[in-house]
Amino acid sequence: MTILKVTGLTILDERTGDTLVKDSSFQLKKGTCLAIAGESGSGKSLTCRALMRLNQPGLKETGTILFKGEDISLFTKKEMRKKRGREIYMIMQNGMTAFDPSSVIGVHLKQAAAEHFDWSAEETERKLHWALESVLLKNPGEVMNHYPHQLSGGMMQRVMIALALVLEPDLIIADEPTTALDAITQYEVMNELSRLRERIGCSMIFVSHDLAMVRKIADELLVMKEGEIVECGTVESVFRKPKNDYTSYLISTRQALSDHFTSLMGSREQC
Ligand SMILES: Nc1ncnc2c1ncn2[C@@H]1O[C@H](COP(=O)(O)OP(=O)(O)OP(=O)(O)O)[C@@H](O)[C@H]1O
Repeated sequence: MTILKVTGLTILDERTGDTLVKDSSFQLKKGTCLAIAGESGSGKSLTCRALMRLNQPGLKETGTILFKGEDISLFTKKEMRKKRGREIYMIMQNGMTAFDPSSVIGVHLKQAAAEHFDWSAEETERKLHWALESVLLKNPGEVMNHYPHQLSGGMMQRVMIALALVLEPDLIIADEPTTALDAITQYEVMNELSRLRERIGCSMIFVSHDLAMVRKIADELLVMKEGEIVECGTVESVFRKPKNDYTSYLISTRQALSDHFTSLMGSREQC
């Protein structure tokens, strides 16, 4: 079953007339993970934000986005707000920007739960504690009493993953969720994302520059360059036989980094 079908998505900057995303078509099967890779400015985030209907008004979008068979442009603002979080959930590069800095984490998490469920205060508290512990955040009560800036980047990403465990969305869009983290924390957060997929069986769009991570988590890979999709296929087929020169370049630069790492560390890190 197809959970998401994007046809001819084009995003224009109305002010300058520039085409930022051009005639983009792709789909996502239920329960699978599609990675979107590509250089900075290639249109990955604009594409993700279009799926949430979160692009700024100055950007004109054409094309169709069907989510669970329904055209998202036909939802009212209220309907779309209800879908965000509960059905389509976004994990951003920097978890800090997702939260209002003036409220403690617990307030955000409880508000998000209350938006979608009629749970009692005790039930909400119990579920949030369970979810925070599940992503290896010790002392959930303490975490909930912290302000966003008091938590590290890795902890904030875990909080975002914990909330997804509670909301159980159908589709998670993870837009470079580990870019702002150090290598060890990146690895840990990736593990939590993989576990999240296994637990709630959600579909995922995973945006990353890191092809090693893409290979670890994704089933299909789509490569964007200058607003256009230049390659699309299963991760294994794209790695084995990239059709586009730009994809070959991305894979070879990743391989060069990996070889350099191997020569320095003496270990075998495979891209
Ligand atoms: N609100 C906006 N108004 C005008 N142009 C925009 C807007 N947001 C993004 N752009 C431009 O659209 C292009 C694609 O941006 P986008 O953020 O989607 O890139 P990206 O592939 O996600 O890059 P990165 O990997 O650096 O996050 C860029 O040239 C960017 O400057």
